[in-house]
Amino acid sequence: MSATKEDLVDLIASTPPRRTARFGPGRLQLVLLVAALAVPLLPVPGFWITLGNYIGLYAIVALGLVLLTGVGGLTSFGQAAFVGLGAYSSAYLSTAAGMSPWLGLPAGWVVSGLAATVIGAVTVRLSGHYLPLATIAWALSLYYLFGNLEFLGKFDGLSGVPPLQFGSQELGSPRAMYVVIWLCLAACLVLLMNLLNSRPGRAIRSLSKGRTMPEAMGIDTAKYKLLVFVLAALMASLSGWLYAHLQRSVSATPFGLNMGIEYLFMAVVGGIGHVWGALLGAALLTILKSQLQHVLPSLLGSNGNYEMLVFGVLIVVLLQRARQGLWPWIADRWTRVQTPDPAVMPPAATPAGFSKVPRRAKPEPGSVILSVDQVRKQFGGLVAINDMKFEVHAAEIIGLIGPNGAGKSTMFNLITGVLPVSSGEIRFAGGRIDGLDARRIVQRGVGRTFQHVHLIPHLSVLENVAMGAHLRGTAGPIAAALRFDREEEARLLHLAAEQVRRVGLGEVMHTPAGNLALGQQRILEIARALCTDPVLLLLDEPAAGLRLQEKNALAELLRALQREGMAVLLVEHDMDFVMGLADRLVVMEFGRKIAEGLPADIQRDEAVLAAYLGGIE
Ligand SMILES: Nc1ncnc2c1ncn2[C@@H]1O[C@H](COP(=O)(O)OP(=O)(O)OP(=O)(O)O)[C@@H](O)[C@H]1O
Repeated sequence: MSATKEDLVDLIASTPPRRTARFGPGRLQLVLLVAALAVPLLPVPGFWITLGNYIGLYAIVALGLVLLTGVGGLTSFGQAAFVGLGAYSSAYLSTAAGMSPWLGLPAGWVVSGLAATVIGAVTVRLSGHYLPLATIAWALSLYYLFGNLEFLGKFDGLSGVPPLQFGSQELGSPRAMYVVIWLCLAACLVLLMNLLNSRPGRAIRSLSKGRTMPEAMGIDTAKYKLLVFVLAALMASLSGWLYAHLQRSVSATPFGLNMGIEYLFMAVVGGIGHVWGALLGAALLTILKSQLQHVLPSLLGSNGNYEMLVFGVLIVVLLQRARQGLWPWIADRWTRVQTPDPAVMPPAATPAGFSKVPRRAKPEPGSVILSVDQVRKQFGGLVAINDMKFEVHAAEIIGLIGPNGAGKSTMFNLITGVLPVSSGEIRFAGGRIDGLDARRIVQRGVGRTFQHVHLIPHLSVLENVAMGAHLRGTAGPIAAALRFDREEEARLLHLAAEQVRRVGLGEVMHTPAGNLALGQQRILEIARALCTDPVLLLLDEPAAGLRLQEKNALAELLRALQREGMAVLLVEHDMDFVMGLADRLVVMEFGRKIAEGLPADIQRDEAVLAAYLGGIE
C-alpha cells in the first residue's frame, strides 16, 4: 500500500468526523441490512456468498475501530491481534478440549477482554503518536506469540476446527455461516448505535476533546478510554470466533500487523466516525481487492500482487477527494431529505408521570460558598498566582478582572481542579477542594465554561449540552446498548433541552455546535455548565463575541440564576458588562489581588487605574 502508517495517523488526527451526531438507524440502512440478510435465500453464486462472509467479518472489526478510533480518538493498528485471540481461543478449546464451539465465544471474550484490559491500562494513557506506535508493538508481540506457541501449532496453526451447530443442524456451509455472521454484524450495529446515542455514548464522544472538558463535566476519561478499548477488542474477538468456525482452521498469518492496517483502512475509507461507514468500507475494499486479484493478472499477463499497488493508489486518491470517507459523503446527500433523528430529540412536552432530574438545594443567600485562602501557583520560576485571598457568597455575582496575564484563568483552573495549587487552601461549601480532581469538584456543585470553547463541533447543540448532565444519570454501557436507559435518557435530554431554551438557543437546538457563531458557542457552554446543577458557576469571558442585545440577554440570564440562589464568578474583559452586572469585583495583577470592592469604588481605585494603564472608562 502506498500510504504509510504515519499518513494514516495524521489523517485520523486531522479530520474529525463531520457528521457523527446522528447514529440512528435510517430506514434505507435497515432495508439494505435486511436485504443483505436475505442474500443466501437467493440463487447467488458461492463466490459472492464467501465474499459476503468476509465483508461481514471485517465489518465487525471495523465497527470496533469506529468506536475506538473514530469516536473515541484512539488510533489502533492492533485489532487483528484481538481477532486472533478470539479465533485461537475457540479453535483450541473445540479441538484440543473438545468443547462446544458455542462456548468458544465467551471463552474468547474472556481472553480478549482480559488481554485488552491489561494492554489498554498501559497503552490508552499514551497520547499523540505514541499510542498507535504502542498498538503496533503489542500487535507484533501477539502475532509472534501465536506463531511460536507449541500448543497453538506454531505457524502451521490449528486445523480440524468443528463447525457451529444449531440443534442437529450443522452450520458448516458458507451460506449457513453467512446468516450467522450477518446476524452478529446486525446485532453489533444496533447495540453500538444504541450505545452512542446515550449518556455513556456522549462520554465516549467527548474523549476526542482531551481531558479537561470531559472531566469538568464529571466524565471519568480514563475509565471510558479503557471501556472503548475493551469493547473494540470484544468485537474483534467475535469476528475471530466466527472466522475460526467458518474457515475451520486457524493460523497466525491473518492476525498480523498488515491485517491490522487493512482494518483501519476499511474504517477510514468508509468514514472513521460513522457506524455504517464500517460496513461500507469493509464491503468496498473487500470487493475491490478480490476483483483486482482476478482482473489484473489477465490484463498484465503475469501473476503478482499488483492489486495491492492499484489498491494503495485508489485509497490515496479517495482520501484526498473525500478525506472523511465515503459514508458522510453519501449521508450528507441522503439526510437532506430526512427529519432529525428521534434518538437525539428531546420530548416535545413533559410526558405525564415524567419525573424530572432532581436538583441540588441552594445554600442560604449570603453564606460563604467559596473561600480562596493564601493560594499560590508556580509554573517553574513563574509565580502565576501569588497568595490570592477572596470569598464568594451564595447568590452573589463576583467579577474577577485584571489585565492580560494577571492570572484569572489560572485561578479558575485551580478552583476547578484542572491544576493543583502550590500552596494555600480552597474551600467550597465548607469542605476543602484543593487536592480534589476536577470530577469531584463538579460533583460538589462547581460548574464552569472555558476561555477557549471546548465543544464537539459536529454534535448538535442539544447533545453538547447533554454532556453536562453526565453526573445526573447512572446508565452504564450495557443498559445503554440494550436500551434499558430510555427513561433516564429522555429525562437527561429533557433537562438539556430546558437549559438550551433557558439560555436562548432553543431555535438552534439541533444545529451542529460548530455552525454557531463564537458568541453563541460561549452561551452553549453556559447551558452545558447549568446541566451539571451548579451552586457556583465559573464563567470565563462569557460576553466575548456577543452583540449588545445578546449581552443584555446574558446579563438577564445571570441575574435570574442569582435570584435562584446561584453564585457566579466571572472573568470578563468587557468592563461595561461586568460593571453593570457584578455585585463585587476582585482585581488581579501579576497574580496578586490589588483591589476588591463595589464596582463604583473599583472604577475610582488608583491601583486599578494604574494597572489598566489609562483607566477603565
Ligand atoms: N500551564 C502553564 N504553564 C506555564 N505558565 C502558565 C501556564 N498557564 C498560565 N501560565 C502563565 O501564568 C500567567 C497567568 O496566565 P493566565 O492565563 O491565568 O492569565 P489571564 O489573566 O487569564 O490572562 P488573559 O486575560 O489574557 O486570559 C501568564 O504569565 C501565563 O503565561
